[in-house]
Amino acid sequence: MASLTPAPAWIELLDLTRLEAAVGDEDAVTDLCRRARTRYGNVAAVCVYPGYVGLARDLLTDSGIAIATVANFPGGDQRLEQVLAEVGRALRDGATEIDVVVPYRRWLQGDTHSVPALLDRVAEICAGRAQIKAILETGLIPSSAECQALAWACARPGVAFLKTSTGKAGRGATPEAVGDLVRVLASLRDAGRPMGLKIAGGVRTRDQLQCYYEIIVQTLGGGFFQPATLRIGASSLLDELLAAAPHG
Ligand SMILES: O=C[C@H](O)COP(=O)(O)O
Repeated sequence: MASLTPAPAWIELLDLTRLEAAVGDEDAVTDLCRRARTRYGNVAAVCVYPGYVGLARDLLTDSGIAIATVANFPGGDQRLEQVLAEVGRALRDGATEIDVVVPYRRWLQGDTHSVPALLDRVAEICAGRAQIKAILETGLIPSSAECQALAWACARPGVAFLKTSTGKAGRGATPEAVGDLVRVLASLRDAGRPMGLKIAGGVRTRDQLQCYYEIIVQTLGGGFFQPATLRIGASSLLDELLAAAPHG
């Protein structure tokens, strides 16, 4: 069995997340940004609601920590123009990563056009400015076949990561969903179209990380464990990682 990479190695893959209140949460976001710089190095990104992007940008200037925000969140059913306006504002405020929920409900109803249409328009305005993570909300996708088909639909030019979940749907990331996305990512890599993976939603323990580690390393190899290709989105994992890290 492959062994878990040390806790500090996970910290650099972490999208440290605070998605509780869309307004009035400045103190908590300030605290999040403080915690983003740890004694073992910085997390990969903080992930906050659009209204806090400017605050996070100011607090993390020159840190190398990416500023991620969410769009079409969490339901994935906003009008396209509304999503584009929201993304445009976030970019102007300093977002460097956009986690956008794809219209998975419409897709499940047979509308295969909306997912690529949204991602292509978001990619247009993010080009050269921000990375895109496409959120599939895998916990609400009924079958493995549909999960993989949706992942293929999300594999658009300009989309850097497939992301499992919003963390708001009751069911977040699962080993089954991660396995589905990893299979698609392996096929994409073999076709010369490499993309990254973000596992998010309910990731709270090192046991979960161990499980995901084994799924990923078998298919995508150890080289996948770097912030350019793998992120863990979590609001309640950093303390466990810090507690498990060697002191000194
Ligand atoms: O994007 C990340 C998720 O919203 C985090 O979910 P969580 O609060 O269950 O860790």
